[in-house]
Amino acid sequence: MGVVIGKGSIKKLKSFVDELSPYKTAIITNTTLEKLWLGKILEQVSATPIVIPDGEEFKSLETARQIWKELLEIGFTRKSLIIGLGGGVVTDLAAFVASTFMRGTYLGLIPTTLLAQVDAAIGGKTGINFEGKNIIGTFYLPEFVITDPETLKTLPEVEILNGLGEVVKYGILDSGVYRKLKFFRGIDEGLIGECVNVKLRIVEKDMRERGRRRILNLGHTVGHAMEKVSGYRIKHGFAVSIGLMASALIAEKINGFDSGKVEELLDRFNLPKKHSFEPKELLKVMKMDKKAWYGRLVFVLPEDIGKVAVREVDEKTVSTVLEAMRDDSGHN
Ligand SMILES: NC(=O)c1ccc[n+]([C@@H]2O[C@H](COP(=O)([O-])OP(=O)(O)OC[C@H]3O[C@@H](n4cnc5c(N)ncnc54)[C@H](O)[C@@H]3O)[C@@H](O)[C@H]2O)c1
Ligand SMILES: O=C(O)C(=O)C[C@@H](O)[C@H](O)[C@H](O)COP(=O)(O)O
Ligand SMILES: [Zn+2]
Repeated sequence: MGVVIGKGSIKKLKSFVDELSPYKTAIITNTTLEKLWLGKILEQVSATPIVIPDGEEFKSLETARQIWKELLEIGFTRKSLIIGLGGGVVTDLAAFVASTFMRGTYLGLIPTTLLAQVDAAIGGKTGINFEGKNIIGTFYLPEFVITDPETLKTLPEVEILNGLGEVVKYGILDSGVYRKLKFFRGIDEGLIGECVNVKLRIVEKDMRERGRRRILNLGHTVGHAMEKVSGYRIKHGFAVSIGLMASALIAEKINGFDSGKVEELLDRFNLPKKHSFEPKELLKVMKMDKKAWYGRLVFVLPEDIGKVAVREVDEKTVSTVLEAMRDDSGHN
């Protein structure tokens, strides 16, 4: 998987496509990106745009089905190329479609949110939501990922914040990113590249998540449950941010971790730490989590900055922490 990160790198698309020389090319994107960035792509390559509605609720089997049908109609083959242009919703879905259509077409990704640039477009996890978050999916690597920080210029501020939820996750997993965040001077290629490298180093050794890769799920046991319970109204990065706080507080009870280190990072970026969900409902959904062992709750817990462990946690500890984090004053 070739990942290029750099200002103006979107202009390199033509050379990647020429090298693959696909029979046909389709660009999966959404209605927002269609207006903002699709033109830049179509200037370089001849391709069929497939435009889906904007929103997490469209990361679904129904959308995948419609795209599979459209690909058949345009005579797509497995020697054809799907390009996913957008945030994590588009890249997860486009990658899922590419991995399943005729058992796999070529795939290229152009992530356009901070969250997709540091995380979703990297590492080969594809997926759709089905009854729960990312319940159906595959592992499938793209031929190329083009990350152009220029695309973030059109991204609303709230989506930058949303992406910072996953960036803070890397800050807990890796002391290099932690230091960078302590002296944060803005989003740049350096910070994006550092997060990508942390992820690639983990994925390279455990692409199919048999072991170590599970640590990339830090903050997601609670985060994914909140997304599902909210009907996907809470953004992924914000759900992860609250989930990071939950993991830190659980860790404090279990191994004496100083949760203030996580709280301080979240406060620095004004990321959410509280929630207004019913803990019982969250617990029910958490048992469907992919990390769960036979219905028992499993968390990635920090032990220190740069050191985490995957542990089973008893229901009472989780519900006490979730109750303490509750704030029904309106946000979420
Ligand atoms: N596969 C993985 O490893 C992985 C990792 C992390 C997250 N994810 C998934 O990613 C998804 C969240 O991704 P997201 O936060 O990017 O959400 P998103 O894809 O919904 O994008 C957020 C919003 O930003 C808009 N947008 C995107 N790029 C833009 C741009 N350049 N200018 C203006 N608007 C733009 C989108 O249209 C959307 O409204 C979730 O489904 C999550 O599960 C996957
Ligand atoms: O790449 C991974 O591995 C991750 O866990 C990254 C997460 O940020 C991402 O949200 C991922 O999609 C979660 O995967 P899931 O298998 O728990 O659904
Ligand atoms: Zn995530």
